[in-house]
Amino acid sequence: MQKDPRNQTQNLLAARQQCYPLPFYLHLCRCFEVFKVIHKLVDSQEDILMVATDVIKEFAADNVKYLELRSTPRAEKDTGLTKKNYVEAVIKAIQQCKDEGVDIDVRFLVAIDRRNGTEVAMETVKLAEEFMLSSGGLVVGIDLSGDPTVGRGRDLLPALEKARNSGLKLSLHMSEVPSQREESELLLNLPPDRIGHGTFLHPEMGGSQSLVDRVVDLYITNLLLLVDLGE
Ligand SMILES: CNc1ncnc2c1ncn2[C@@H]1O[C@H](COP(=O)(O)O)[C@@H](O)[C@H]1O
Repeated sequence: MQKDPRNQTQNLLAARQQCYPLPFYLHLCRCFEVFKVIHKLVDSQEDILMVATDVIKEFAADNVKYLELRSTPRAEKDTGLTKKNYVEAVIKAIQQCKDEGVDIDVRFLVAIDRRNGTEVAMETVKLAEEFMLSSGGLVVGIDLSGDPTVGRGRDLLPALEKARNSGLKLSLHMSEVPSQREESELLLNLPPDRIGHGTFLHPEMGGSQSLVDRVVDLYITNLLLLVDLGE
């Protein structure tokens, strides 16, 4: 009988959920509270390996052929998890799935949580650079994420620029809440290779036509390049 790839993670969460009940429906601001709960539930290198493996197999079961996983390296004193172990666990999950013949091509974006500021962002980029070189091409970029109402994109620019200069791709969550026009301008200047959400870039949502035009410019140009290359 085929094992449901979701079972391991679901069983673990069900067992530990007795201490941390999870609500079903979440507003944006509440989902960041839930992420904190999930971080308490999933806090060892074994947990990260298990969850990453289940996620990969779940996408493969849905017939996805190319997947970019994003996740924020965390250290947990109680279990001895380090940020380096964390990245290693995700890479191990990708490699093991490949070795088992799971039919999906997976890459990893090491995530910066914007709430942690400039210094941590820089450390994360250094970690990603190290793994970009040692993971045989599995680590391909940086993701900028985290509660959009906390921290300033401006403070993270040096880390993001460093990442881009060393060849890491940039996937940036931006304009997820209103009134971030200036930050969105700065981030679009980098420019990002992918945009996460971007809900409030549109003028009707408090953004501006020039922001929308720049996004269209970025991605239509990419698309034309792809077409030119016959991809
Ligand atoms: C809803 N829109 C969103 N906007 C921004 N960041 C988000 C997000 N959804 C998730 N995250 C980011 O992903 C983390 C959880 O996964 P990892 O611990 O990294 O694997 C959250 O803590 C947040 O930083």
